[in-house]
Amino acid sequence: MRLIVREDYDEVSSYIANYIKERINQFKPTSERPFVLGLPTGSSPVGVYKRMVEIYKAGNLSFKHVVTFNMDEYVGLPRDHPESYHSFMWKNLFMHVDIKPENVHILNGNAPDLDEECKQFEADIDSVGGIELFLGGIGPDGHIAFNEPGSSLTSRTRVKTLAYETIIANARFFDGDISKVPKLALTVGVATVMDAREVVVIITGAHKAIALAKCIEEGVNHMWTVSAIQLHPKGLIVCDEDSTLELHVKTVKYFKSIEHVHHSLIGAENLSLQGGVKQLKNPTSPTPTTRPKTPMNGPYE
Ligand SMILES: N[C@@H]1[C@@H](O)[C@H](O)[C@@H](COP(=O)(O)O)O[C@@H]1O
Repeated sequence: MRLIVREDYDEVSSYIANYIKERINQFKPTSERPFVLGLPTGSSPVGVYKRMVEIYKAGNLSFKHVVTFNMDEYVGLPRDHPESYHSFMWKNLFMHVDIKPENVHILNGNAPDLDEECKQFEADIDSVGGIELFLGGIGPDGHIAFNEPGSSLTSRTRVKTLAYETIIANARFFDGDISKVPKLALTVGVATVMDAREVVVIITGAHKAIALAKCIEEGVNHMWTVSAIQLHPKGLIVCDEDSTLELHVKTVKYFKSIEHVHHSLIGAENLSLQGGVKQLKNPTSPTPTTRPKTPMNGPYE
């Protein structure tokens, strides 16, 4: 697993948007072989989506052959409610880019048979060959998608009761009124996310510092479901300085030094992807003196 630390929310957003752009462009998607992208909602990805729209408008990214699957949706909230995840995704990303509406998959929280809806969602993911890159955010209690503490790490798409903490956290989107927040949601499972060939998680803000520490410095644990990323062969967490408050200084230095060494390996030509790492004064690992002859794209775990 890699941890990339950036100064603040804006730098984290730019890093991830560039990262996804590079991944899609390297993949060279076609209609027969589309790039399958898993996406989150919440305040964490808003900056990423804004930046992706800018990259699209500058002509450096197309969504023509991108198929998306969203992580979750509230149950019982009308699809056109301003706080439905359906509305969120169209408002923040889809309506601004060239994605084909038929390539967008968002769970229907008003389906007559919710279990069937979840089963079909998993089948739809399978039918396009699985997810290439799943982008996720987390709640302050370390949940990924709506996989609240105690969710099975082998869980799949299903109906989920929301934790009281999540209902309180999400009341900010419903005039601060807890009674307006739906209490049920449809969500992909931890295993659905971890089945993706690559998982990228955004973590920003001091209120998520404990979750980040639990995720990185402690074991895989169903009480902090994002910690399942430790078992993923290609996991990446991009966080801001504030969210590292509960990490050991040694942990942060270690991951920064890995990034520093990685940069010296890939060379300056690939630095656009990295969003400009700051030179470390005292990297804890030695910088290699020779550069490999073969160009390296990385990232390497
Ligand atoms: N289901 C969503 C999660 O997918 C999201 O990661 C989380 C964090 O939201 P925010 O990014 O606003 O902190 O909120 C909700 O619980």
